[in-house]
Amino acid sequence: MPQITTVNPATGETLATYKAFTPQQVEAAVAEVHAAQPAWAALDIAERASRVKALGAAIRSRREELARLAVNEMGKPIGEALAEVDKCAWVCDYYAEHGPGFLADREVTTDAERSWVSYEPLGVVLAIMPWNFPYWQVLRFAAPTLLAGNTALLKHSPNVTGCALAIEQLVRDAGLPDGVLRTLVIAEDDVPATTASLLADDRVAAVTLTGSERAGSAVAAEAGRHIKKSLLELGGSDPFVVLDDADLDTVVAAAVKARFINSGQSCLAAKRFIVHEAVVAEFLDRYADAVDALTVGDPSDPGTNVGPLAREDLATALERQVTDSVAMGATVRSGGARLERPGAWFAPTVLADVDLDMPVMQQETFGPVAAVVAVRDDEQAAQVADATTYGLGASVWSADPNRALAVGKRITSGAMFVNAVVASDPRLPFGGTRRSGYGRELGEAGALEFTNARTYYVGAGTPAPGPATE
Ligand SMILES: O=CCCCC(=O)O
Repeated sequence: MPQITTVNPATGETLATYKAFTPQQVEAAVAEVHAAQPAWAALDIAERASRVKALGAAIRSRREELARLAVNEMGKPIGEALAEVDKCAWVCDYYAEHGPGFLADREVTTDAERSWVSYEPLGVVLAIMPWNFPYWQVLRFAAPTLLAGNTALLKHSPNVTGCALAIEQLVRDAGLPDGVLRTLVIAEDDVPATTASLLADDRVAAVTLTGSERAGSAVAAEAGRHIKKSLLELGGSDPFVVLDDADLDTVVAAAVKARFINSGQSCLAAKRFIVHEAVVAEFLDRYADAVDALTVGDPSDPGTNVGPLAREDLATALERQVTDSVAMGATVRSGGARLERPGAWFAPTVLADVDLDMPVMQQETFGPVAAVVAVRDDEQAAQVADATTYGLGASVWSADPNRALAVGKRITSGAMFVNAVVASDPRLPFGGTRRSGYGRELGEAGALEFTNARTYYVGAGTPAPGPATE
C-alpha cells in the first residue's frame, strides 16, 4: 500500500511515515460515518452543542502540543500556530452558544394554518482541506456542520497527516459519538480517484473544499455530475489599497501583517499593494525597511516572524513568479530570492514598479512576496484592485472611511475591510466570489450552509385531529 511521509519544511528532515488507507479502510470509514449520522442528528441540538463545546475544551487542553505539530509539519511560526489553535477553540464555543439559534425553526406567515422553515442536516459531508491552516480550516467547517447534525469525512493534505489524525482524536476525546468525524489517510496519487468514488457514493451528500482552483474545479465538476452540493473556498489575490490621506505608520505595520501572516501562505493575505502615487515612494521606503527587519528562521522559536514555505515545490513556484516578474521590469526592494539553507525558504520580498500583466499581479503568490503598484487616483485604484480573476477579500486605507468605502464598493470581493487587515472571524461570513469560490463559512451563513432549508406547510383546511370516523 502507498505510504505518506511527512517532512519538516524548516529542515527537510523526515517526521513520520503513515500507511495510506486501503480501499477497504476507506469503505469502513464511509460506512461508519454514514451509520452514525441519523443518531447524531436525532440528539437534541442542546446536546450536540454541548459536545461541540467539549471539542473546544479538548482543543484548549492540548494547545501547545497541537501547535508544535503544525510547526513541525508545515513550518508555521509557533506564535501563529498557538493563535490558530485558540481560534479553533473559539469557533467551537461560538457555535455551541449561537448555533442552536441559527438552526432553530423559523415560522413564516402564509395562507397556511402554520408554515415554517426547518434547517435539517444533509447527511455525510466530505471535507477536502489544505495544509496552510491545518486545524482552523477544518474546525471552521466542522463546528457548524457537525452541530447541524451532519457527520464528516476529512480528507486532509498529506503533508499535515499528523494534524488530521489529531483532529479525529480530539473529536473522540471530546465525547462525540464514534463516526461523527473520520479522517481518511489518502496518498496524493490516489486523491482524484478516491474523491471521485466518494462523490459517486450515495452515502456522501455534499462536499466542501478549501484549496486550489484546479482541485476546486475538478471536485465541483464531480459533485455536479452527481447533483451534490459543493462549497469552494479557493485562492485569492487580495488588494490592499492605500489612499493618499492614509496614516502611513498604521498602514505600513498593517501591510506587513497582511502579507506575511503564515509566511505569506494564506488565501486572504493581501498580495497586491495598490498605493496612491503621492505616497508610494514613502510607503515603499518604509515598507521595505519593515520587511527587512522581519526575523526569518526556526518556526519553533517564539521570536520568528517568517518561517519556511510548507513544501519545496511551493518555493520553486514562488521563485518562478518573482524571477519572471523581475525579467518583465519589476524592481526588488527587499528579498527577491530563495534563502540558501536546507528546507523550503524564501526571503520576505517586496517588488516595486509592478505592471498588471506580471505574474505577481496576474496569479496568486502563495508565499512572502508583496507586489506594489502606484496609481494616480481613487478611480484607478479601484480599477487596478478589481483587475483580477479572484474575489476573496479587499482592504482600503484612508483617513476618511467614507472615501475608502466608496473605493471598496467598486471592488468585487467576499469581504471588504476599511482600515483593518482582512481576517476571518467566527461571527462573520467568510467566502469568495469569482474564481475565489462560492458558498459561505462562519457566522449564521456557515451554520446553514450544509442544511436542507425544508419548508413545512400545514394547510388551513386541515381537519382538527380527532377520533377517526367510519
Ligand atoms: O487560505 C486561506 C486561509 C484562511 C485563513 C483564515 O480563515 O483566517
